[in-house]
Amino acid sequence: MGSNEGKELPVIVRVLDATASEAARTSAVCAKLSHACTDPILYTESSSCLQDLADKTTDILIIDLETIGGDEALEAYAVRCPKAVIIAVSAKGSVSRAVSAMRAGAHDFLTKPFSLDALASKISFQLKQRRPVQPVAPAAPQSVQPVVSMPELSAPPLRAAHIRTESSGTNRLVGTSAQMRDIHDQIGRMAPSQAPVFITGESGTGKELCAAAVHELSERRSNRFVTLNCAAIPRDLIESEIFGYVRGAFTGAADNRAGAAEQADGGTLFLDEIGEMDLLLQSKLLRFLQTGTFQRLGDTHTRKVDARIICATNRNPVQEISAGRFREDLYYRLHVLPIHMPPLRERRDDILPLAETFLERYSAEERRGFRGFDADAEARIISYPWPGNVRQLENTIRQIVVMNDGAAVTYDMLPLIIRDQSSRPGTLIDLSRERSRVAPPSRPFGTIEPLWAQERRIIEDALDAFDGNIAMAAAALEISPSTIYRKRQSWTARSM
Ligand SMILES: Nc1ncnc2c1ncn2[C@@H]1O[C@H](COP(=O)(O)OP(=O)(O)OP(=O)(O)O)[C@@H](O)[C@H]1O
Repeated sequence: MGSNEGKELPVIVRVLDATASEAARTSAVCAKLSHACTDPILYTESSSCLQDLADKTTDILIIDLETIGGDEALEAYAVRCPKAVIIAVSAKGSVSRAVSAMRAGAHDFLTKPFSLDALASKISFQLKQRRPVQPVAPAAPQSVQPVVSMPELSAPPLRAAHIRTESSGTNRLVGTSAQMRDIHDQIGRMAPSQAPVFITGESGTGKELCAAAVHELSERRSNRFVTLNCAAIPRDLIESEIFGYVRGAFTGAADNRAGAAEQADGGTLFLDEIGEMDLLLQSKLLRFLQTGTFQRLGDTHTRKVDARIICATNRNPVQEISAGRFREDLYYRLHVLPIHMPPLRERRDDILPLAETFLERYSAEERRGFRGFDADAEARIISYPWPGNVRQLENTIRQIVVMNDGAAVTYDMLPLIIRDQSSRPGTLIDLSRERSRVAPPSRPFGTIEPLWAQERRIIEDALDAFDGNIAMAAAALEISPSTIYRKRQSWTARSM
């Protein structure tokens, strides 16, 4: 159901199950979906499935946990198809198994044997969640086109797993605070220019939305806005994701493929979390910015594209330069038109309009009757510090809407973390720090928990505290969600 310039594309379904007859039976679910499907692709072993997930578009992945060696292994599949609906199936169903499969990236879980109707209804529900919501009314001047919380499905054929293109909508940034009015003004002035835009700000402040707004208001809007999240892609794949590759460039490069730079020709290339890019690739990017030319990996042919670059980071770029992690010459090349997205706590006037926007959006989506907040809830929402910024506010309102119903959101409906100052995220993290501080001052070498394991424990504690919600956990830890994804990938790699 991916909408490609208004057209509905058939969904692409992949099924991985070591038992061929099971895979075939499962794939019959396509006949029960209200979306048109392409012929489902069946796999009986993991490696070819993993390869295709990395290289090709996937809308729905139905995956047997026994075939991949358990729920822990699921994450390696989920990171390769971040936009797909993933349904985990297993003959060994239990609540804890379902929970851990969903933490590892599944959207839903079914115990074998399951009925195709049950599977179809789970898939349809997830597809519905991802359907772009149409604007309700051309209401207030700053009114926004509702944002799809999950990316759209079914990419154009050339799109890589980590690359997202969008072509719809106008400026969707809600906010009438003085700071946001200033940002709207800056966006309006910067949009017509061809110069690079450099967006800074804490995680969840709306940097990606801001980049999209620059594109939407530019003459490039009829071409693609291509997002590449440098933190979500394994480092050794970033170059091929940006510049593409030719057949045979590396093991598994079965076809020629255009990278994000080529896909953004005539449009905008948004490099999110550019601070995560390694130094070697930074020098290649610099060359690309200086000349507009590049070569696909393994190619001798030089290509030229015209893509406007917008990049974003939640790190302090000047500190990154001093620490030797960011090339100064690249910084000056990119840092032409800077925009800083202030944290939500510094623009409190935006909190209520944002909360109301999300309440309206999610009430419509979840078919609830909420029309506003009562006085106590409103006061708490406005006074809460929102360390995870707009993303945390959005997730909180969504959670409230899913878990409750009524005409008004009341104080009691607010999650404990918001209601109770003493259980603020900072306190949570401090507690885990306290735990490590009470360790005896000198312990024999080998009894010290390695840093990565401590980090893992802290991150997993935070995930537990937020029922596995990565965005909320990241907000509480004051790191970006992609850092959590990356760390989890590295733990999986350690255990392989
Ligand atoms: N001003 C805004 N109006 C409406 N929605 C917003 C606004 N700012 C952020 N959001 C929503 O909050 C969420 C996070 O926004 P976005 O991804 O743009 O933040 P970010 O700064 O790029 O985060 P990160 O650094 O973690 O990538 C998104 O769902 C986005 O739609």
